[in-house]
Amino acid sequence: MMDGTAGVSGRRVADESILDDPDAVAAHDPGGMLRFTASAGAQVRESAALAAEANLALLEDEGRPRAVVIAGIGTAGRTGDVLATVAGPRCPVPVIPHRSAGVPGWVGAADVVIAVSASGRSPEALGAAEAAHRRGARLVAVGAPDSQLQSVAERARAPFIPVPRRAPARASLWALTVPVLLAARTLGLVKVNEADLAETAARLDADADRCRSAAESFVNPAKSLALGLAGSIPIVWGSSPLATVAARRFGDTLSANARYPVVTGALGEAGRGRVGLLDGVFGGLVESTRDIFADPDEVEPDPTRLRLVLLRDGGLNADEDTDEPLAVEERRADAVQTLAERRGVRCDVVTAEGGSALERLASLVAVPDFASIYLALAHGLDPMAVPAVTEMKELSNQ
Ligand SMILES: O=P(O)(O)OC[C@H]1O[C@@H](O)[C@@H](O)[C@@H](O)[C@@H]1O
Repeated sequence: MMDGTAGVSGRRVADESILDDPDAVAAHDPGGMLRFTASAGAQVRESAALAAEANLALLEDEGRPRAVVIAGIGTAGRTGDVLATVAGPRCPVPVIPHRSAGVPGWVGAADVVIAVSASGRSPEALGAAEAAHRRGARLVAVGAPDSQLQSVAERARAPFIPVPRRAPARASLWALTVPVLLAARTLGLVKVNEADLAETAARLDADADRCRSAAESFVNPAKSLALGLAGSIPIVWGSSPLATVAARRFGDTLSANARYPVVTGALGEAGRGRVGLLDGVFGGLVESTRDIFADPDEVEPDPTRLRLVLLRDGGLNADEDTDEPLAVEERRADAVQTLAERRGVRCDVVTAEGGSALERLASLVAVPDFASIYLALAHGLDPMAVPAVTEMKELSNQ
């Protein structure tokens, strides 16, 4: 272990042995991020039940909205991206994730605002809920019971789905996402049915089992993904809009849990720009940066390299669900794997499985979620406590 500035401590070089030592894992994860992450399937089931108890039928009365705005920040904001991608390009109304306080200027009585906040007190979600009420838009709120957000929803006589707050927001993605999807289903925007929810929950359970801390690195896909990424700069690209949501999610968890810098995005977009990273000093130029006149006895530290994680979505019903034909996405994913190989950049591939969009998304999120935690643990970092986020809040008075 080493101490950095301002009391930050950890190991600069990842220590693989921590991951296969249950006592060391428990010691580095005192808050239980692994346990919370393993509850993803249970979160789906519990949130579906909570949404069923809420009076979502209130939303139906005025029929199909002009637009739906999902307001929230951080993980709560990601739920809007999930809804947009599960609704797909054929969704009859615009689905707009909104991450700043308030709502866009055009929002009015014809629209629906879904305000999401795990704590029930982010200024972004609260501001949006209040603005929606003022402007006469239909409102749904999702967040901690007995929170400020619940009060705003009650004042607006809007449905509120109380999501118990047991873990940090980023370990509650599924608990927050399911109510958003079910509110959108009530509005006729997505076709998520009970079987989709049950299969998604079952897949999250199965992946949590494969990624459990008692499963050793050589059989544990999350531990091996984490160890592959250790010491690298990860680039995470998604082959489809759905896979891109999962890629951005991996960016959230790699940054927050493991504190790794990471580049994320859509492969289609990256192919026209960021793929150039593979040519750079962390990519194809890695070896050439070695000084040929250097003393051969002096051991140079291993250079930092890029490591590509490709999230591939060979969607079963891709022709209906995505913007581009599956064949184009597949060709592009094959191409970037070839390119990475040519530049000497290692590439991990996670391939989506499952019948529904939601289950496919779950299959691309689960293993990376665990990998971000194992990467933190291998560096001796507590994946739960993020001093910089806390200090940032204090410094900016939020
Ligand atoms: O979901 P709420 O509570 O509004 O928090 C929104 C975001 O706040 C930030 O400070 C972080 O803690 C994020 O992990 C979280 O997603």
